Amino acid sequence: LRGRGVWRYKELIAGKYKNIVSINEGNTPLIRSSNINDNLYFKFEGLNPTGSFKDRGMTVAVSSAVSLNYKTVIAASTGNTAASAAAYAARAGIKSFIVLPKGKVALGKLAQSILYGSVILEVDGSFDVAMDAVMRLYKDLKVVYPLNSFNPWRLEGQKTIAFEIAEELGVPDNVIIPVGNAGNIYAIWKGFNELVKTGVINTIPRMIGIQAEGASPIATAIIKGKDSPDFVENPDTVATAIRIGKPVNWQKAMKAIRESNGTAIVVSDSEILDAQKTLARKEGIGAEPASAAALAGYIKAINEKVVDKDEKTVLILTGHSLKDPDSMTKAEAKRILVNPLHMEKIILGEINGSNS
Ligand SMILES: Cc1ncc(COP(=O)(O)O)c(/C=C/C(=O)C(=O)O)c1O
Repeated sequence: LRGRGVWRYKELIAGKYKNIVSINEGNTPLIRSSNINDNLYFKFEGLNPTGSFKDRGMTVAVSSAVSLNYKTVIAASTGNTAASAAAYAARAGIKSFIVLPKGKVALGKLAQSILYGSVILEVDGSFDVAMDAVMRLYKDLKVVYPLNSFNPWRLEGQKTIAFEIAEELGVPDNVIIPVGNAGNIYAIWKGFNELVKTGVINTIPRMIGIQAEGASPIATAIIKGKDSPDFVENPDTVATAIRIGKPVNWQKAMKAIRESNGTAIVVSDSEILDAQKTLARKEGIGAEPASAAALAGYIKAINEKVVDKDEKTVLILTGHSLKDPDSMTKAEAKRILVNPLHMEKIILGEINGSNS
């Protein structure tokens, strides 16, 4: 486990672990932009074992559950926490329950949860209804270990994103992160702060949180200079991963943003889908909508002079595009039914732009 990845930083991860449950998570590529801006980097968390950053926290939280002899874990999820919990529970040989907002989970994530063998409990309502149910159950049913990001071990794993960025790039001026339940922005801020405390680095980046227009309780509170967010009763956005109205980690996220002299930006669904296409068609990187929100936020931040293009900025691309195939098919594309014997004319027409 010493090689690369989350457990490379074992000494910096709080807690004692009799057993480590790992699928070689972490050690994701930091990809430099080739066509948008030389000072822009993408930390592609979509290349984790189940295709999102959640694996970093899950390896630690499930290792903790197993070390404490739990045989059952549970998580409410918009999809990626579920897929990750299912995979790590399967790896550990323990049972997993996931609680999902019925009909609101991207196909790829639901498919993963089924494949990995979780018991899937679907509730009518938003993710927040599922989250409330898990918080309540956690108090009543002590045999079940809760995996949501109020579980500190999740954040201990996710903070390694900061360690890898610092090792490879040093300290960027800005880190831009899509925010839902708001654990990840805090975890990454925590990671940079711990490196300052141990003298490895002497500054931290500005933490910039991005939320979707229909689900932006934290961003709205930051922009309005309020101490606490107004929760959103019926959150709605095409970026279903961050379709969260009552983020459990809102205090932590607001602390990370404010103490890093950062900010928060709200982006629309169309800006998110445009950014998803730009990432794919300019950089060759396929990310799900919630992740593309980071690029939508970057573009807005540059236009509004919140970030300068000469500043070194890292976008955390939190999930792979395969998670949400429906979002991909929304993109316009040229699909031409051809007679296989007569493709030359079509191809030459496309090249010369002379096709009608
Ligand atoms: C792709 C993607 N991008 C960003 C976020 C937001 O991270 P947090 O602000 O730490 O919640 C999520 C979160 C997903 C869940 O909360 C879940 O899976 O239940 C995500 O899947």
